[in-house]
Amino acid sequence: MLKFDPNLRWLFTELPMQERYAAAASAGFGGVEVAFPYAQPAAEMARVLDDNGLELVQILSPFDWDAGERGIGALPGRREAFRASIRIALDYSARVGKPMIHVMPGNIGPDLDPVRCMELFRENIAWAADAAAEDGITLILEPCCAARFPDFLYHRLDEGVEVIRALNRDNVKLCFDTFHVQMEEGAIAQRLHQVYPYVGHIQVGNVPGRHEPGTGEIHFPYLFSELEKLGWDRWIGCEYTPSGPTFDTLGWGKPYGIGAPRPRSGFELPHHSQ
Ligand SMILES: O=C(O)[C@@H](O)C(=O)CO
Ligand SMILES: [Mg+2]
Repeated sequence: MLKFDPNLRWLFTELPMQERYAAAASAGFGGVEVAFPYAQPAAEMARVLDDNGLELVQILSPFDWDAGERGIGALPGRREAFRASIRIALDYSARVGKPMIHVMPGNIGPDLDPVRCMELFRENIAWAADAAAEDGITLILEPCCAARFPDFLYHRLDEGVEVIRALNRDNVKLCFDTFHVQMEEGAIAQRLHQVYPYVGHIQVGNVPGRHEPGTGEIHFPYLFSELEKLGWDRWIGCEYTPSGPTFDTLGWGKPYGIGAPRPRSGFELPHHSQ
């Protein structure tokens, strides 16, 4: 059966961060993704995961999102900062069950040469992959659509595949995020088959609105049946903005054991606010 994990930056945001883990577990999820978990000491995170029977599936290597950065992996002059960020991510990952690490390249402003930035990204990822291999950790590359990150180094799957092929490291994989693929390329099922050997993670979000399966133009029952036929047995991240309170929007997950927990006496569903 396909297995799904919510990204806690997107789902269960009605609740304070610390309550989202239990909410995810109560909805039947066995894993979660947390973009930047670093404020929480790794030992404490490991305990929260353990208490809730959850696996941490993916994290990002750190950078200053709030300052507008979208990674630093391809930015000239940031090599030492990049290496430091990878060391932090690897150390954290190793202590919380070795989630995959998504390494983002960054925005390539008009003053930067995109070709040189791509070369630099490859060099940096090669270094990071070798460091990650020592701990048995996988790095994830995710081309993101121009609608979300207009200046991002790469937007299309093939650009990610090219990096992965050039590096030829077993622990560098592609994230196939349905939202980005639909926005940028379309023909999702065909694209999935074409790049499948390189895919290490899948994320789902619909178009338009980046909401849950069942809301938009992507027909997820078909895509999920294709994944089943392919034998996909890794995680599928839920990275969408629920179109209503999170628990009320999990209907799509019923065939996979996901949904709002049945209220028991003495158990109250968390209060949701939009
Ligand atoms: O698709 C996305 O936006 C993410 O997977 C991400 O990690 C960067 O926001
Ligand atoms: Mg994504």
